[in-house]
Amino acid sequence: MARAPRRPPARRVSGPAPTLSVALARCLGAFSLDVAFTAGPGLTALFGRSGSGKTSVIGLLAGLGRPDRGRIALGDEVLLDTARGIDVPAHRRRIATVFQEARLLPHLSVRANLGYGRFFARRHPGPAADLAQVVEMLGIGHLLARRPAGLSGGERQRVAIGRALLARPRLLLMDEPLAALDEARKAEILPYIERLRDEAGVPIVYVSHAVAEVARLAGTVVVLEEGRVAASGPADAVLRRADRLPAHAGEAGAILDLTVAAQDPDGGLTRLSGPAGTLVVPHLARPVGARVRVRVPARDVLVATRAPVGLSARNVLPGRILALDARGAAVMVEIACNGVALAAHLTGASVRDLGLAPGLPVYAIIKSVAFDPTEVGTRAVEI
Ligand SMILES: Nc1ncnc2c1ncn2[C@@H]1O[C@H](COP(=O)(O)OP(=O)(O)OP(=O)(O)O)[C@@H](O)[C@H]1O
Repeated sequence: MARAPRRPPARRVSGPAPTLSVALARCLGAFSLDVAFTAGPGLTALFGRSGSGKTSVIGLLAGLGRPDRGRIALGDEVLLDTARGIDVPAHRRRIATVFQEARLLPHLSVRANLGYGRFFARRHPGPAADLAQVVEMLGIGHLLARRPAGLSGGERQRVAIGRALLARPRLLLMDEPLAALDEARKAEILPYIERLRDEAGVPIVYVSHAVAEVARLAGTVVVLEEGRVAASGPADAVLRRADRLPAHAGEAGAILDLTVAAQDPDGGLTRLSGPAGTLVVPHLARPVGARVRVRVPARDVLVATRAPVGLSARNVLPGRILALDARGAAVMVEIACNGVALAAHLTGASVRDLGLAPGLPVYAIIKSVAFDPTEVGTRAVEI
């Protein structure tokens, strides 16, 4: 299993990040794209099925194509406004993109590839990006003399991210940066993307069609469906609601921000605590006090109207029904557990038998198998 990068207290490479506001419309043959969203600091996921328009949005943000109508602003600076005839060319937008494949220059060393990023930064006013800081953040110091062919896929992507950051972008676009990697390489690189999100001070728009990846990384989620925004907002609110994830409804679930409270002396279990209560999960290799983010899929939550006894599941959280959303034979039940919302996926028959209704006190029972250690992320720093 990959070692997580050492995490000193989060510190910013640059100042506060500007808000990105986007409205774009474009006809691409039979496909029509018409989207509007805003992305604040941190990582915003563009999430949706294949063909929903994610890469088209990334291309238009980068300035690699022109929409029929649209406006893109980063803070106060307007990069595109078709109504006013503004279209800042791609090379002046200071937007860097990391693609599925790292696209490094094969004949150059890692150091020279990084230097290539710095070369692009020279035309922008302000201090140069700190090479040592970027290299340390991405854990690529030991790779500097190597050529791309001698690196693993995950290492190549870390170098590509470093090169992008050294160009001092105001916005970083990442188009499915993990899609070409196997599970082990994904697990290796995710902690570095979390550090990037928390420390680089550059807003990130991150394309993915994987719920687990989005739940782990994103502060804001924009769901695309057939070229339209089906939902957008804070990740926890969007991902736990099946009605906001039409194409991924079966994968809806809550995101909980928790702290490692204790490690079982036998090494088998880890105790996590948060406002909703305490959860016991299979061992997580994180120190006591570490802040973690876990996804609790709605299909892994049961509901009881009385405190369960003689049950093998360890994780029972008291709460109150917040809302019921019937979807065919299934009902998505939202439960407020001391201010934290959980979602449970029940059958209509169970809801009727239990007499569930908004306001009713209940117990949410979370099967401990719901916690997959590879899905556990670090919590984003509050911005
Ligand atoms: N230049 C083009 N001409 C015609 N159709 C296009 C063009 N570019 C993209 N499309 C169509 O637009 C739709 C959205 O494509 P896009 O690549 O943006 O989706 P996506 O969500 O990124 O998909 P994936 O996850 O597979 O990369 C697709 O149906 C695609 O075939």
